[in-house]
Amino acid sequence: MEAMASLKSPFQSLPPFSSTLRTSFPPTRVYISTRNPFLTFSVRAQMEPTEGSAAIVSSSEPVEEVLKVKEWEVGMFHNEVAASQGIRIRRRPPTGPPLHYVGPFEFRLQNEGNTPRNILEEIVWNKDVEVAKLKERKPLISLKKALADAPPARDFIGALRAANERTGLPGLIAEVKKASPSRGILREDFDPVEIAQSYEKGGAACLSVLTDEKYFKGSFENLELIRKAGVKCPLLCKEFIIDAWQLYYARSKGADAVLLIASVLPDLDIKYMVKICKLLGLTALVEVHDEREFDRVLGIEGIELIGINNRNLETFELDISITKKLLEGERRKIVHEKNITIVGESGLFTPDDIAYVQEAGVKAVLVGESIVKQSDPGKGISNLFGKDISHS
Ligand SMILES: O=C(O)c1ccccc1NCC(=O)[C@H](O)[C@H](O)COP(=O)(O)O
Repeated sequence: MEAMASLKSPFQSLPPFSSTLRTSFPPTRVYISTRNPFLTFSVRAQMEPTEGSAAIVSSSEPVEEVLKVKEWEVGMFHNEVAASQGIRIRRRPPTGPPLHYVGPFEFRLQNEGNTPRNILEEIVWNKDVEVAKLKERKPLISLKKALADAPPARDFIGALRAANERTGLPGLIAEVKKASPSRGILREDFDPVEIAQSYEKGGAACLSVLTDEKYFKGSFENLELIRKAGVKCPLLCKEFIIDAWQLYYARSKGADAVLLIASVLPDLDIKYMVKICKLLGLTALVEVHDEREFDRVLGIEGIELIGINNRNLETFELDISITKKLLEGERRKIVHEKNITIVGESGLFTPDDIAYVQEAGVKAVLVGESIVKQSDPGKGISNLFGKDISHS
């Protein structure tokens, strides 16, 4: 408890457990979200009041905010909250399919409730297990030193804007990706540092490094290796973030930005994760795929970078007109007024594709397959943009 309290600064500005909540609900009725460390922390504070916790619970959050937290904690479970926001991706049930025995045979009865419905849900359910194990090995407090030792975070959005101004083209986030569920292995001779250096030489503004091992054959080691090799481009940790602990972990490994996927995370999670990102110096790239997700995200304060993914992560369907459709009318106006940088993501292969999404209003693009597959990924960038965008 005291150890956690010493990590106070990231938590202190987060909404507290109100004193009403503390007195009116016995701990047993509180929904403890292990994905939200501040909630877990608040609950612990309620059970073991100490000086540290007292510092955290005093706050002047508006009543609506406190009520939202209350609703979140006591009224609805994650999947219900998510479904009410149009989120189809469910969180993993605590137990897998139940075991049944018939004579010497053992089998599991699978049904809709205990089996992932699509690849994104499967990835998220696996991530849940993976993160729970990692958190046990490296609790938040043990990341404190690594966080202090991490190289300073670099300005991700600044790098994209500077590239856009320098070239007149969308700033490029070039993806270091060995494989993906939709495309299988993209590159057999995969050397992450060589690819990253080639991208940087070819004019990439930032890099996106896949860290998921099971589905993308990536790793946090790749992220660290690239950073330690002296690559200057800011790095996006391309992960499936479902737990705020992952933000601390990503930063401790040298990430400058992280991905938050709106089809996976309810509004309140996005809101608090964005706050934690700011405290850690991380840029949050919040990804959307349809109008509803876009509207939800546009309504959350403090978001500066939004990615429009042309790929439906549940079906793998690709359609670059999604970017155009989402940036029409009122939404484009809001984006402009709020000075949000939009990133066009996925399925971009040619200079015409780049011109199409630029015309739609993006100031940056995130590209993987079309450049990572080239024998010289840096040259792949020139082919993608139809011209040399390197600094030389
Ligand atoms: O690409 C997949 O198969 C995939 C499956 C499930 C979740 C995410 C997935 N991809 C992430 C991405 O959207 C891309 O890596 C990224 O936008 C680059 O796309 P591309 O240029 O088409 O490689």
